[in-house]
Amino acid sequence: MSVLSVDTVSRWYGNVVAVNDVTMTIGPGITGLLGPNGAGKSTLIGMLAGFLAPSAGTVTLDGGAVWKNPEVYRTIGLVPEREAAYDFLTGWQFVLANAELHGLADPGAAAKRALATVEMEFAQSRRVGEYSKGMKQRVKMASALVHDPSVLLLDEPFNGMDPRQRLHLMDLLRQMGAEGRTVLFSSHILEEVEQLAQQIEVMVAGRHAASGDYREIRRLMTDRPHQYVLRSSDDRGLASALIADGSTAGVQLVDGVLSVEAVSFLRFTELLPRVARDAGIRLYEVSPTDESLESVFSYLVKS
Ligand SMILES: Nc1ncnc2c1ncn2[C@@H]1O[C@H](COP(=O)(O)OP(=O)(O)OP(=O)(O)O)[C@@H](O)[C@H]1O
Repeated sequence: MSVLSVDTVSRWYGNVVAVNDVTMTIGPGITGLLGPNGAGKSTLIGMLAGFLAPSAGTVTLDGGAVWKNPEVYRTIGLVPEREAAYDFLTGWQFVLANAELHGLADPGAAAKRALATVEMEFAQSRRVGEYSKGMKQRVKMASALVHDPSVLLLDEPFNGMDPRQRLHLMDLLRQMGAEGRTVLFSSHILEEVEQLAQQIEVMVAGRHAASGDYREIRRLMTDRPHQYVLRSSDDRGLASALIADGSTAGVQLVDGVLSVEAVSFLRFTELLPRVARDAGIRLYEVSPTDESLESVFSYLVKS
């Protein structure tokens, strides 16, 4: 059982604060690290893996520092986001080289086992440069698993995978989690994280914005104020009826466009048809104006 602890960790590059005062604990099972592009996920993963030094704070694995501590590399496997750079090697050579770097007693047997785990034996004699994106992802996974680590860190592992490869990787990660390994993967897609992770950590603009299981994170994301533009048979009448009801905040009719800020998504979806019906008004259009992932995430940061 391995536990990673991130304690008041920050990391900056010159003036850019990539990770800002983050504290979290990552235990056995699958954790999803969710956040939009540029949120600091890769930087955090680099520090968890011992590849990047925190500018402030500490990352520890079962109490031992991760940075400048080669002992912990025996326990951690990292699947980085960038594509494998050793295109001239075959899949077999690439995975074997990693087994040798780890100083394993039988590197050949370890490489064989790791390639079998990701079902890549069929392509192991081909050069990595000739692989599809999904195959590159799998061979990187084999190389991260070659020393049978109890911690597996994966940076955007589903990028570029087709649906079948995606399901296969999900099964593999589930199996690793069920074996009691500590698995953390990053993604900017909520649905992907929901399907797989028992625990979700959300990062936005370098900060740790939320933490919980998928139900909690879903609730935080749907239960925030939503902005809508409405079109109806009587916008003015609808605006008055909504204001009179008092369950919405910020009803505005500007230049003939009716916009409403709903405090609770669920309440608003029940309220609007009722208010319109009672006032004898037909609804033509209800469009959310702020559904981008960034706006959802920035709401989480503010709350
Ligand atoms: N080596 C670097 N030098 C300068 N700035 C960097 C460096 N690496 C990352 N950054 C900056 O730090 C911030 C966080 O980047 P990071 O790659 O960790 O985010 P991310 O959540 O993984 O995003 P993505 O999914 O796009 O990779 C960004 O503003 C990025 O431009």
